[in-house]
Amino acid sequence: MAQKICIVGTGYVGLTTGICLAFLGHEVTCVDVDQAKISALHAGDVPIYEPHLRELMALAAENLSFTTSYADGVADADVVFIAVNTPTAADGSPDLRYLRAAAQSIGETLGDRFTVVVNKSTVPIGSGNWVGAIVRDFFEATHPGTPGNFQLASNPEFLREGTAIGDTLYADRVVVGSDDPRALEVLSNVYRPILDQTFTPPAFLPRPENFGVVPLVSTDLASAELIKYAANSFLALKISYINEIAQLAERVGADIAQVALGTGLDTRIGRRFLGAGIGWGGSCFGKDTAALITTAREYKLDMPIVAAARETNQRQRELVVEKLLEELRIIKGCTIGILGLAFKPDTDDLRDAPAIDIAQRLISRGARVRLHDPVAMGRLAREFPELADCLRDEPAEVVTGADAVVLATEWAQYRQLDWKALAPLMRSPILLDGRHTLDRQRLTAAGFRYIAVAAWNPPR
Ligand SMILES: NC(=O)c1ccc[n+]([C@@H]2O[C@H](COP(=O)([O-])OP(=O)(O)OC[C@H]3O[C@@H](n4cnc5c(N)ncnc54)[C@H](O)[C@@H]3O)[C@@H](O)[C@H]2O)c1
Ligand SMILES: O=c1ccn([C@@H]2O[C@H](COP(=O)(O)OP(=O)(O)O[C@H]3O[C@H](CO)[C@@H](O)[C@H](O)[C@H]3O)[C@@H](O)[C@H]2O)c(=O)[nH]1
Repeated sequence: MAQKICIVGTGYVGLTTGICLAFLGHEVTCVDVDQAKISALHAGDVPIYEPHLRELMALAAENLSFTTSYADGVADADVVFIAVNTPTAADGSPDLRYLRAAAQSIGETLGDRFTVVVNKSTVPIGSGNWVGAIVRDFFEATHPGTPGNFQLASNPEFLREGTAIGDTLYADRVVVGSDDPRALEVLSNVYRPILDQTFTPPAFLPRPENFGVVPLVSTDLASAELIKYAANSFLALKISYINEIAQLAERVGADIAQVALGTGLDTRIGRRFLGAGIGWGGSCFGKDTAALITTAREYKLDMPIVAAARETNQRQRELVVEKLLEELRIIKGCTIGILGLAFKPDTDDLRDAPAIDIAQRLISRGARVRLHDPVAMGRLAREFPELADCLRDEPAEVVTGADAVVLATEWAQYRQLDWKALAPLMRSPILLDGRHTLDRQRLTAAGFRYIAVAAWNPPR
């Protein structure tokens, strides 16, 4: 049954969720404090780069509205999803100021009907209670003598940027947590079309073959909150694990791709997230592993495995500089090109992007850096103005005259470049593949000295 839904925060998560739920037939109002974003959405523009999101928004248009007014979205909603940003504060804990502001505004604007207020943002364990208390305080302050008719729930989000719609419609699982059975019931109804796969898939994103129903994990608040951190930390440490093994593979002359394949084919381990290279970036793994460690500390627990995964990940970035030093001997004054700036392909998100970190490390050692990305250059110029002069419109401009090129993000278009034509343009044709994405033989035949990060490379 269609429900009235309000989504607070129209970023990567909120916008995708809002559009997908509207596509499934719910009546969705998306609220954001950023007037520019809401104006863009009114004009039919999607302010982030996420494949197919604009097309799905057009399909869902009749069920979808955008506003900066909480009252318009919250007052008669069955469910209010909070999807605001929860970045890392200086001490590693999540900065909850946006969550607090959202909870206050929701408390001030809730109506009389029963509403489930849902933390979809990734929030520390206990945030359900904390948000509930803020909503209640602000509801009571604005509605003296009236008890609030709402319950808190947690519904952690597992979508990946770049595949956000598929991850939502064809999810591995849906997790909902609440200490109130009615709230759990409402949420399972919201997700019913996904759980039972009763919707007609959009033409551009067909249902994967043999895709069955989606499991629902319906649990208590604290468990749902911990599931999110446990899942992200596990994925992060899986990548760091293979990167650690890759270091040994490099020393003993083993092929890390084969090692990952032979290891991952064990169904207990799984092949995914065993891609060695310059390691993970993005808005989630770094932030969520840090948050798990700070939460554990509050309970006098260490998380040595998670902490080690973070250290290994940092080391992968420095490895790029070390490899370049090995090849070039002197980096000062050299021109280094970096292809791919977003933290992964098919997104424009630059949060904790390894490419930016590597560029900054190289600049601090006196290198000149040139940068290219198929979609993230506009965002880079806005968010990192100090690097704007390094941007080049075409990969060929990055390569021409360079002493080495680093492939930092495995955009499909880089695989398709005419590498044979590019090699002669370089001062020295050294290609450092940070994602093990190009074919060594092909690149060598094209005239490159091909080196993969976190892999054994034949000597010169
Ligand atoms: N990005 C991902 O892939 C992903 C996946 C799963 C979970 N998460 C979690 O989801 C949450 C949101 O992440 P995101 O990447 O979508 O963030 P984002 O920065 O892209 O979007 C957050 C949005 O919230 C808005 N906002 C901030 N304060 C507000 C307020 N008081 N009222 C209304 N709107 C407000 C901002 O203007 C922004 O548009 C975070 O907790 C994140 O950890 C993110
Ligand atoms: O084998 C791999 C897989 C990924 N990565 C890197 O890991 C980072 C994260 O990739 P991915 O997980 O695909 O993207 P995110 O959008 O950050 O998604 C993660 O973080 C989200 C936010 O919490 C969760 O919702 C998702 O489930 C979780 O996968 C990227 O830099 C990738 O290049 C590797 O280095 N090797």
